[in-house]
Amino acid sequence: MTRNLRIGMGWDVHPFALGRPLIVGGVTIPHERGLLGHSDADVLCHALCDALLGAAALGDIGTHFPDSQPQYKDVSSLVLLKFVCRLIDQAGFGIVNVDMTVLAQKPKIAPYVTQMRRNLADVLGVEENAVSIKATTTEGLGFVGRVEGIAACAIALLYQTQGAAS
Ligand SMILES: Nc1ccn([C@@H]2O[C@H](COP(=O)(O)O)[C@@H](O)[C@H]2O)c(=O)n1
Ligand SMILES: C[C@@]1(CO)OP(=O)(O)OP(=O)(O)OC[C@H]1O
Repeated sequence: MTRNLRIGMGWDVHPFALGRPLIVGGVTIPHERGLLGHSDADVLCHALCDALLGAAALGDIGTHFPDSQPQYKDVSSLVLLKFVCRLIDQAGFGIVNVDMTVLAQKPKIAPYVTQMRRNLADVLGVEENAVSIKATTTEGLGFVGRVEGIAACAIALLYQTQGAAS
């Protein structure tokens, strides 16, 4: 069977701030600071949203969820991700797999990866083995290395479902 495949990438950064929970991949990680944003600032979910939207050529997260809209204030990014999944489904695409990297000097992400993959697979409606999450420091270099924030990048592979518009 030949599948019409589409690839997309996403990238996001949020700064650390006091008095905020640290939420990454839908997991609240105990830490002295969280990430600042209009939403819950889940940097991993945002990168994934953009990868999915990019693969379907449907714009980006800010187009669909403007930070000028009070309805997205502190919203769970899992909710935004669910909405993005509906958009790509309506556009005639299904998910083959997604792969992500969290760039964080601190905290350690590895202990939370299993739960993150579970959360994201659940929202995407795919098996956990179609969701890969990795983490790296930047060896002390740059804004990540100075622990000023966390970055994430994601890549998504989509297939065109039967009867989808070109
Ligand atoms: N925030 C992070 C960063 C890294 N890890 C894990 O440590 C491994 C080594 O990271 P380096 O940046 O030193 O290469 C990495 O492969 C991850 O498994 C992590 O859990 N959280
Ligand atoms: C998600 C949105 C909307 O609440 O706000 P932020 O949490 O600031 O995140 P960003 O990565 O800047 O993406 C788009 C925004 O419109």
